[in-house]
Amino acid sequence: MGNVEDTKPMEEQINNNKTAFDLNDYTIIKEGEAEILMQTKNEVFYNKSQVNNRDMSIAVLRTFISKRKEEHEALLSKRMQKASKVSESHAANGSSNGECEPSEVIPEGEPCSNGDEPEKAVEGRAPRELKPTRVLEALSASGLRAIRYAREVEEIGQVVALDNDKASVEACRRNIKFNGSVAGAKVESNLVDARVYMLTHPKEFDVVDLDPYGSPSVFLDSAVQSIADGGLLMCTATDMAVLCGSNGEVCYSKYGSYPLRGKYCHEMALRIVLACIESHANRYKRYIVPVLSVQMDFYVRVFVRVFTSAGAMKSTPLKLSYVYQCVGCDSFHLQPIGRTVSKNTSVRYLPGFGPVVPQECSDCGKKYNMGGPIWSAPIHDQDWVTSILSDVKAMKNRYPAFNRISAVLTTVSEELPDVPLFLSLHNLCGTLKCTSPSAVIFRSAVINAGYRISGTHVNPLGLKSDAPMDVIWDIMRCWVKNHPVKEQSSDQSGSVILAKEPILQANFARAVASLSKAQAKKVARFLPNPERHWGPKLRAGRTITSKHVSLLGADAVNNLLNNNEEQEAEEPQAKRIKTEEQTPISCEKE
Ligand SMILES: C[S@@+](CC[C@H](N)C(=O)[O-])C[C@H]1O[C@@H](n2cnc3c(N)ncnc32)[C@H](O)[C@@H]1O
Ligand SMILES: [Zn+2]
Repeated sequence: MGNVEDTKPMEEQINNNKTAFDLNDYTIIKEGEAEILMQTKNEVFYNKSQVNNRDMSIAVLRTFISKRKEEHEALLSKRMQKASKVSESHAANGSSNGECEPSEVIPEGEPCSNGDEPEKAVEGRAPRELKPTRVLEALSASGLRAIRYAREVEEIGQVVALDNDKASVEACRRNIKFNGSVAGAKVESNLVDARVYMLTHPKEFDVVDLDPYGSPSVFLDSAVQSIADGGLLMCTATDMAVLCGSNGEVCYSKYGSYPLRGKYCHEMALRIVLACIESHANRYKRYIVPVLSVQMDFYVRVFVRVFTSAGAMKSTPLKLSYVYQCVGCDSFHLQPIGRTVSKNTSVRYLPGFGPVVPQECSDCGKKYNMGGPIWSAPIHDQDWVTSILSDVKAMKNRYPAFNRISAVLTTVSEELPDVPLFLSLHNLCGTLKCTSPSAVIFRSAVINAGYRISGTHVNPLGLKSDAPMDVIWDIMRCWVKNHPVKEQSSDQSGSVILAKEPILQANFARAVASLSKAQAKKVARFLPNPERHWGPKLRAGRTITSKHVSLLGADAVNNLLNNNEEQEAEEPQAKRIKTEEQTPISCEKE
């Protein structure tokens, strides 16, 4: 934290700007290149631990800007080539059929922007210059994030910061002035309901950032309409207890999906948010392409591009699935919502075949819970992840949270892209009541059986694999043969599983690929929290009551209530919540 004494030039600047406020009433908080004034009364929301979120967003923004440029150049050169071919063949009337490639970014006003009735492209039309990126920070509070974007991401044109809270907008305007000429020229702050603003500014922003208290659900419908074609939606959800199944029905009412309380619940949370954004986008003939989806600290943050195409939208049911999870052994199976049948050049879109599971679990005989629908297509674009990670490494000093975000990106870069959710070795062993093989031994057995396996950024103990559940249980049966367990009652899921003979004979010999590249090179993949009370905060000015359980989760609230006195002594207005590393909300089975 800065202090008033060492900011003389800034003080002068404020005086020059004739801004009437007394610096003694404020603490100066520095993050990245932004400095914000926090009133000692702390009426405006600020959470230090969201530095990871802001750093990650800056990294993605930088990559978005460079990819947007590349795509625009590629589009121009494609058009030039087409135009020169046309002139070469003297085919003056050989105009384009106006079809858009799904991955093409169509600059504002270009053909196909509505995706419904592609306009005819006009050959030889002067290419439009790519306008500087415009960002909407829809829920800006102090303006810290908006100011960081403007000051740190060189090629940003404008950042519009919104808030419906007067004190926040006043703070934001004060902070814009306090941050000098670049912030002053680029950041604009408005007192408005973000939903109204986004609805009245359709397809105007290249980037829309949603960073709400708790759930983003009420902002999604307007946000997907405010994004330009090919633009980026960056969206946080901190209501992890809801998304992870503490109140499944609340999750359903907010997001339209049922969560399951498995070890993979944090990844499921990401996939529920993605499915929800896709559903809002579809209402406007739009669809999403996720570029990065992370669960960090106490929230999820997704980065998705939004495109318009009525045709591409037909594929949405192929990207969504229900999840069946056994109540006894935690085996899980995905039920895709849709499928396609191709005949010659035509493709038919049909409902998925189901059910993919019998009434009783084929491993242990218990019933299934059904959750979802979730986004079951890839949640990251690995090409983007590689670019983001290498940009971050190249600008290490410009990211206060470098260690954390590079660790997360490294782990993300090694995830199997096409395997939704993950297994927990601890859970498997818990079901069988056996000792656990090391992750290397287990991974080796899966690889030796001919399947792929990787870690997940969501949980240091999680394992993603394309091996079917019966193969996984066969591997565990073979393990138990060499590491016997005590006899258990015959109706236990573990006993039922172990009563069957394995079909596959597992080979536990160490496989070369049993360690990921980062593991082999001892590159950090998971880091502990940097300090105590690294967690979510409530709405500015609120005190904590048991009503917040649904927002923060029972554990987090209990922790907070237990630590309240101690915290009050340390920081009178700070309402931070202690969380466990990587597993802030308990997602144990009922
Ligand atoms: C979690 S804070 C944002 C934090 C900020 N993005 C940051 O990085 O520090 C959420 C903000 O959204 C504002 N807000 C809530 N509902 C809103 C609405 N409908 N329109 C505009 N702002 C809203 C709140 O006043 C609050 O300042
Ligand atoms: Zn089962």
